[in-house]
Amino acid sequence: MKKPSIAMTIAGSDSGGGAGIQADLKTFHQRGVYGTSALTAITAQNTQGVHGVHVMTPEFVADQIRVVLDDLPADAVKTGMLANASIIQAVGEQLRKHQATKLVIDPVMVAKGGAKLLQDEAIQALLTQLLPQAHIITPNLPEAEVLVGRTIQNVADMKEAAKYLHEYGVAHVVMKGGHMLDHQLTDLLFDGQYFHEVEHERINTRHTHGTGCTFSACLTAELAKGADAVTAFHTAQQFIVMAIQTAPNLGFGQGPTNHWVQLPL
Ligand SMILES: Nc1ncnc2c1ncn2[C@@H]1O[C@H](COP(=O)(O)OP(=O)(O)OP(=O)(O)O)[C@@H](O)[C@H]1O
Ligand SMILES: Cc1ncc(COP(=O)(O)O)c(N)n1
Repeated sequence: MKKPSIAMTIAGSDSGGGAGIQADLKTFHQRGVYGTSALTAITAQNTQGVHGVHVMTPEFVADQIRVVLDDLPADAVKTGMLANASIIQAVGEQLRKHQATKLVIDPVMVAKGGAKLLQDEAIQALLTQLLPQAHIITPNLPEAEVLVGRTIQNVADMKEAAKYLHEYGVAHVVMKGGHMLDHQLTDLLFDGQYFHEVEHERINTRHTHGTGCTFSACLTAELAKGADAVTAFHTAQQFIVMAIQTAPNLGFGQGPTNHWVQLPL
């Protein structure tokens, strides 16, 4: 067998399997890369919500990253739920030590059901400790509003917010429009010079649990295989739309998307 590319996820466990580490590993596998992981927290979660959270110590998060990267160097790394500032600091230190490149930050803050997955005091740590070394950050609109401290109501606001986040040193900003109120959704990528926009129709469904995790995992998998950021963005965008369209209709709440989407590798 030809050696596969390796993608690593540093995130929380979603016991329901639709978001978090589980969504990331399923998506990595489906996109043909070998997935590794470091857990930041365990949630007791299903499609109806988060019923409990058990956060790892920063030392143990650092241990997982260290032993994995010492043995299985990642071609790309993504972060999801990071829980608190001490974990962010530990993650930043380990990734710098291992000179991890192609880092994708999905700044997960709140679950769709409303549960908090990142402490408020940790926002500054995310901006100053992870953004300068990141290749791509992928906020949804509420996350972008918190990160820039302004409301975002339209595509012009999204572009301003993307420029603001780019100033922190991240190479590309992907702003996801899943939370727009319109019938038409816009996702965009800013590379410091140009904006790349994708407009698509909102799919009317309750099965959107883990859309952000699945999208950023696909993006990370494509980077691991050597795609440039713009190509990876377009593939991830196509992947998530197909995953929502063909969701397996599981659970009594907001169900997972279809991680078995077939797209050329
Ligand atoms: N109802 C929908 N119809 C079509 N595309 C959608 C829909 N909801 C989300 N998307 C797409 O899914 C991707 C993820 O966007 P979204 O804004 O939902 O992320 P998110 O809020 O971080 O997800 P989550 O918090 O559930 O992990 C984007 O490409 C967005 O356009
Ligand atoms: C462990 C973990 N990570 C991320 C999410 C965000 O996903 P969503 O916003 O769809 O609930 C989640 N619910 N759980």
